[in-house]
Amino acid sequence: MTKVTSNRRGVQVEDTKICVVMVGLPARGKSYIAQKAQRYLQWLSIEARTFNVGNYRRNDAPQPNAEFFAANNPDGERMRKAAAEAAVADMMGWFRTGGVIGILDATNSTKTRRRWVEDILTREGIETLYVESKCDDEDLIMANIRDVKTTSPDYRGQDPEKAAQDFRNRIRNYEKVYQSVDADGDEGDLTYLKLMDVGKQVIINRIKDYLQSRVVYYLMNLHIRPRSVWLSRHGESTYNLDGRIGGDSLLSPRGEMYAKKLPELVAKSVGDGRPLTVWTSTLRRTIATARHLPATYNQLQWKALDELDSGVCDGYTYQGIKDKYPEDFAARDEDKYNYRYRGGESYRDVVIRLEPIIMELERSEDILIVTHQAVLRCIYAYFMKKDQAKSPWMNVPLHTLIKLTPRAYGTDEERFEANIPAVSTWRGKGSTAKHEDPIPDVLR
Ligand SMILES: Nc1ncnc2c1ncn2[C@@H]1O[C@H](COP(=O)(O)OP(=O)(O)OP(=O)(O)O)[C@@H](O)[C@H]1O
Repeated sequence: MTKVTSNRRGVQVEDTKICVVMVGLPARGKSYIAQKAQRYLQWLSIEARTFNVGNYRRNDAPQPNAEFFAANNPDGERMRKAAAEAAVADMMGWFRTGGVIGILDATNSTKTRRRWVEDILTREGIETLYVESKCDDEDLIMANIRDVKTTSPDYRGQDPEKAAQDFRNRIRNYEKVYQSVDADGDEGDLTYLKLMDVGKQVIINRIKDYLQSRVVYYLMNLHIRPRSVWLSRHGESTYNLDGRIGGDSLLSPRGEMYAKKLPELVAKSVGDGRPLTVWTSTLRRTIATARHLPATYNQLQWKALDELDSGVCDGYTYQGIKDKYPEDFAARDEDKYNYRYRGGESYRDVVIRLEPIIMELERSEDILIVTHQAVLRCIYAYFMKKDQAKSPWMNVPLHTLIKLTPRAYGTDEERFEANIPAVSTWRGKGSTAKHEDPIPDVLR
């Protein structure tokens, strides 16, 4: 049974520790899945870390050719086993220091290897969740190889076509010994998720608890079709002009100009005229900002996209908050991510309520989100891997469209400025300025 305890921030956490053991032939997206899961969990403040056996193997064999991976190559076999042992030893050490979800990123392609890992984990009371990625689409595999493998450190400085061919041969060597998780045979007792053809078909077996089911649900929603996510704050509002936070104000005249210009800015950024789905919050300033977008764009309002609730401080300026609630003002500057406004929310709270938004974003294709400063910071932090100490201080200028394009191991960013002046709503630590400027270069 899972025990529920409180961590040092008073947040209720399960006492469960899980090792996600990746399974699959090379170029099946294991590292992609591992780094997505790690980011998602870290964003939710769950201690998660990936241990990539290939990185350990590179210490002894930095640029091996396909022969190194042949089953009948004893030197290769010995070095690969040593790399797996070193990765597992480091992971166990990390679990002992408070790690919650460790991800073992390796092929783990035989039953013997999986039982070896399982025995070590079971001895230390750590649950095992196998995640197998199966895919026989030769075109997709070759695309994956060209996308990420030819630029891997294994092939640094080598001809990309030769590298691709060698990697294909490496896969052939693994294919000779590869055993898929044996659902109907002697692996039927394992806890696993099998993702077939990038989630077209999914098999789930013996999921035990809430944390496992969250990881499984997240992984089931991933896809790799090309797409982008556009983020924009609402146009400048009358509250922005006054330097007041919260509220449900309408747009200033310059905010209205931004709303009118947004369709052109979006069209320029999207390029090929494909339709987007637009998500706004339920507050008037985001709905007004999105109202001139083409009628062919589906629009949806999400309560979860409403601005961080500033509780008793709603409608105040920063100077007003400092005058009335000086201790709160100082406490927020001290730890902006965790500080919760009296009767309101913290950034941490906002992240929790944004989880369904992230889940839906992962399932979706092209989406434009028109939302608020704090909410945008949280969504941006998820895609761009920004840490919690920094993301609440990030500068997100008004009247700017941000385009994020997820790639295999990261996210590309482009910014499109409307060139319509607006006040700055960015505030530095300790400041009560109504409109602070200049903003430090690092935040621009
Ligand atoms: N479920 C999936 N099935 C097939 N390909 C996927 C899947 N998920 C992601 N990909 C694609 O896989 C590529 C990344 O491959 P990745 O490096 O993750 O493979 P790997 O299985 O970790 O290989 P290796 O065993 O060599 O480390 C990306 O191009 C990504 O789009």
